[in-house]
Amino acid sequence: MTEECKITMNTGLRGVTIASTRISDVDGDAGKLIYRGYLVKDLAENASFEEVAYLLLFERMPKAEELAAFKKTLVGRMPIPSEIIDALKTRPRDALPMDILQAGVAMLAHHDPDVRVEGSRDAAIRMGIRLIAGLPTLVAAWDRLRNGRAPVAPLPELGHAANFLYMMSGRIPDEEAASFFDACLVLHAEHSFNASTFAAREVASTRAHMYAAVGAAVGSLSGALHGGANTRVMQMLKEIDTVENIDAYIEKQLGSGGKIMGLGHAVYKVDDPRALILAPMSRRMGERIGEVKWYEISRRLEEKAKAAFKRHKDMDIYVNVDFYSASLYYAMGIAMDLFTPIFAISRVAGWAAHVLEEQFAGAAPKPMLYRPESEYIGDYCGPEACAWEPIDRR
Ligand SMILES: CC(=O)SCCNC(=O)CCNC(=O)[C@H](O)C(C)(C)COP(=O)(O)OP(=O)(O)OC[C@H]1O[C@@H](n2cnc3c(N)ncnc32)[C@H](O)[C@@H]1OP(=O)(O)O
Ligand SMILES: O=C([O-])CC(=O)C(=O)O
Repeated sequence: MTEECKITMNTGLRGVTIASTRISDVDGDAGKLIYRGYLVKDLAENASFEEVAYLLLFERMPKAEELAAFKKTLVGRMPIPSEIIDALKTRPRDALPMDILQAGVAMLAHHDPDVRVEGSRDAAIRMGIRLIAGLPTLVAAWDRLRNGRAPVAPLPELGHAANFLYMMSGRIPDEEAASFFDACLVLHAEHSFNASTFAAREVASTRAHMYAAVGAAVGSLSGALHGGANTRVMQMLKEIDTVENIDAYIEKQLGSGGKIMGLGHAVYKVDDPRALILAPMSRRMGERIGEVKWYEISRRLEEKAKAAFKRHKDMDIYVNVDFYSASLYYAMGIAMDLFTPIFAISRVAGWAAHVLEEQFAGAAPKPMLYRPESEYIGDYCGPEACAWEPIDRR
């Protein structure tokens, strides 16, 4: 290998601005997140997930009658075709829920005539709405089926968040649990050009349909460094198990080049504003079930890990959205491997908004197919190409 053939770059596209967007802004230095001009903190305190999904899709806050109609549409689209339920019944019970979800997204496309309508914003919006409505049903149905229980149909009188909890557990959640879960959905709905949204936009840039883009995004979100971190945070808390084990865990991870899940972020250089909202919710949920242990371990781990990073690496580290959502969902009685699918049932609203922007409202003169360059560093990267060798002479 010649000198020129060494890997010289692996940028992860950090700090590269690749498109304009009107959907959201992440100010990593100030710890500020806005969706279409609104602070996420205000939205989490005041808006329902349906209101935020409307804002993301239709680019403005709904009026009362628009919101009522949108909620009715969403709940009306929640039931998924019985053929998909039948297909889920044939899947191995230990299949990863994110894989089930990705397959489920593709199956929803099989039943949607809009996939054949090219170049229509209205058709894309209808597909987005079907996905926002259908994903919670897929996740809840899968959880019940793998546990040998029949899926539960949504109730028209419940909101989106409450309906998901109901379809999963078969019990109508109390007001506080429903409102906490609603706030979680609001907090996870959108985050500019994160990995999964970028995946969705890249697929959308080829003019593939909404389901193709969202399927790719689900795959991207599943990874441990992205949405998959929330499940791993809970696994880590379980491994730590008691406050007394925290120091040893941190030393083990940092000493071996391992990660402490739920810490660090590609953009935030301060605590993630969403984590600051999720932490007290985690404590409150823990108190409600008489098990604050997981919140307490998280809090002490945050404190101690921040100090250890300073000591070991002379750097500051911060909590991200996945750090406290883990103990919160756990206190809500949600299975650990559903944490990432729950992220997806919220983020699908952001993905859909980005697909719409990519295909129909590109800030560039016209939407451009994503096609970055790479630097070829293969073994024969010199001026001469390899001489062809027939197979029997290699
Ligand atoms: C919804 C979301 O996607 S939020 C992110 C969820 N992911 C996680 O929580 C996984 C744990 N965190 C991480 O792996 C990283 O912080 C990422 C991938 C999220 C961001 O990564 P980067 O932008 O590459 O991190 P950054 O450049 O700030 O890392 C600097 C150093 O800190 C280290 N570091 C960053 N986060 C962590 C962590 N959680 N645990 C241990 N070390 C870490 C990196 O390994 C790197 O060390 P090095 O310079 O010795 O190689
Ligand atoms: O923005 C990112 O890189 C990851 C993130 O926090 C998110 O997707 O919510």
